[in-house]
Amino acid sequence: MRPLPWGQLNFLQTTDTHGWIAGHLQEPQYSADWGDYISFASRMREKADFRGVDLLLIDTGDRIEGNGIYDASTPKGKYTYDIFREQEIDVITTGNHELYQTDAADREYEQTVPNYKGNYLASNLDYILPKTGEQVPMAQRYRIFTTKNLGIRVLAFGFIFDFTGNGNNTVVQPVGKTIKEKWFQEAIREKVDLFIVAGHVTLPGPEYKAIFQAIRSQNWDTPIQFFGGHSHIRDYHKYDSKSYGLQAGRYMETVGWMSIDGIKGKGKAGASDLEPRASLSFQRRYIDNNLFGYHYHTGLNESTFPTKRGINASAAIYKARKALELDHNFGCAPKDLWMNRAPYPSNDSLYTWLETEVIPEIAVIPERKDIPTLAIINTGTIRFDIFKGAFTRDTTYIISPFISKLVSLKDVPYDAAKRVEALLNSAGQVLQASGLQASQLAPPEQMAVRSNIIGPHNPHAAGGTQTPLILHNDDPPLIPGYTTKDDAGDEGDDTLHTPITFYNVPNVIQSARSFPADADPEKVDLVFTDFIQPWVLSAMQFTGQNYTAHDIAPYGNETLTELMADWIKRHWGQQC
Ligand SMILES: Nc1ccn([C@@H]2O[C@H](COP(=O)(O)O)[C@@H](O)[C@H]2O)c(=O)n1
Repeated sequence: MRPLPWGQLNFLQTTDTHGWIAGHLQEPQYSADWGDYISFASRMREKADFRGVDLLLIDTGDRIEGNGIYDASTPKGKYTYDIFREQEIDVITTGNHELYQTDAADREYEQTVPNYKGNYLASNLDYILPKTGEQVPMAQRYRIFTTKNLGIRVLAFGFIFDFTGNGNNTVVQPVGKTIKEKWFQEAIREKVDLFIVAGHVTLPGPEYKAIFQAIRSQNWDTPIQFFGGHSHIRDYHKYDSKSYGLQAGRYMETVGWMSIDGIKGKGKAGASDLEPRASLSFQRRYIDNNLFGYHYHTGLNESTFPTKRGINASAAIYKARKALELDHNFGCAPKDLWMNRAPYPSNDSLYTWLETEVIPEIAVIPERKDIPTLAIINTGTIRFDIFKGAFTRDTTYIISPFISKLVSLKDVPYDAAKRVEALLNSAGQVLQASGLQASQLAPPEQMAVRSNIIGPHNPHAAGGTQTPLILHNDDPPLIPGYTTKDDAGDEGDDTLHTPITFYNVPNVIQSARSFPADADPEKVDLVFTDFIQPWVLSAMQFTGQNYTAHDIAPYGNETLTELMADWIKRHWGQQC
């Protein structure tokens, strides 16, 4: 373990938690739950007070979709909003997942925004009031506040990236337009000690570059602390010597830690001015979300660590999981199936399993069962690995929380249909001409990781015999986990791990079914998930086939997630 470096102003960040408030039940290294995180934050606040420094909490969105405790209830999130709000968060923003479905955006506006009144920021996001149709800010555009112990004057913004897939009750204004608005131009002229830009935005992306330049154009040396999200990775980015960004991974695996020293604050009310330190310095850590680490970082133990509020939240999580029967076993996975830890195609690839075993059986409707069919799904529709053992109700939402259904273009020329998979996988520029990013079809982790990373102990790696990072012979062996390299080097993880292999996967995979044995068919049904409809139409157009949304017909009534769960019930026994 590596200790956390403290500064004058310190932060804990969560992002892309996607409903994993119960922690990871199958992975001990990420097994702390939201209640434990509440206790951790509270104990760290006590430590900050004792040291006379400040601690702020940040969350940058995508709190929902991706775990049974949110997705399995009706309405979705029946239990999660009340549990989540038990954590005090100083700056909180919206992710794209809060906006895909209109009911989720309604709940965000009606529950999360008031739960975090004053702290919920929406610099470039509006909501359409359902009764009047009036377009109003989702929450306040920014906030100015002074920190409790050192009196540091902070101005915080809350952004979302230039997202276009939102439902029709929200409006995401492009960042480039927002930063020209009067209120933003006035805000960046405020005299503050620090700007915080929190958002569901990747750190090196064009949105944060534009915001950085806008703030710098008015404040040549005020420190700026960015907090990012969306790409599901641990990341730290340098904008200039006084501006850095932190991103705390995904799925409650990581809690981000940031500390800044050398800020020219005013000091506590009544106290003399804060002595500016010699120079400004920024430090970051990525905390593995488990109790062992929480005890280590707080210097407490099993009996002294938990707070009443944390214990109550953990109890509420347990009760909600019971009420939703999330441990109900649908079948036993015979082995681990990996999204990115095994190459595609291979026997251990989750995508190979889907392509060869599952999709040919589930992408069928009785009235078209004998028609030659090409079925395409995007790899991003799968969100997590499947571990050997019980595949529960919870797991169904963990691997794919979306409510996407299958749709089809019927009787399309095979010569055109057979080109779609390759176009979606490799013709990014062709699709970009229609304003579509092919990379959005793949898992978000792949946004940042552009080539395979081969770790040690990997049966698929050439040689497969690299030595793990053992420091001394008598040290316990390290376990596989994050080995982050970022703009500050490779010292960021609070826990040392051996690296995990990451293989890139294609944007889409395809299964063929009911093809004649002797010759190519003349026509086929092209079946795909409704989410990828714009990409498929655009690829078809490129082949010279001008289909439109009117030509698309539903292909069955169940969601892809339900179809996969049915397959598992039929094929995997109950003997784990
Ligand atoms: N109905 C949907 C919605 C999204 N996806 C995939 O998820 C990606 C976005 O994930 P984040 O957690 O980073 O927001 C998106 O790019 C798609 O790949 C999907 O498959 N179906």
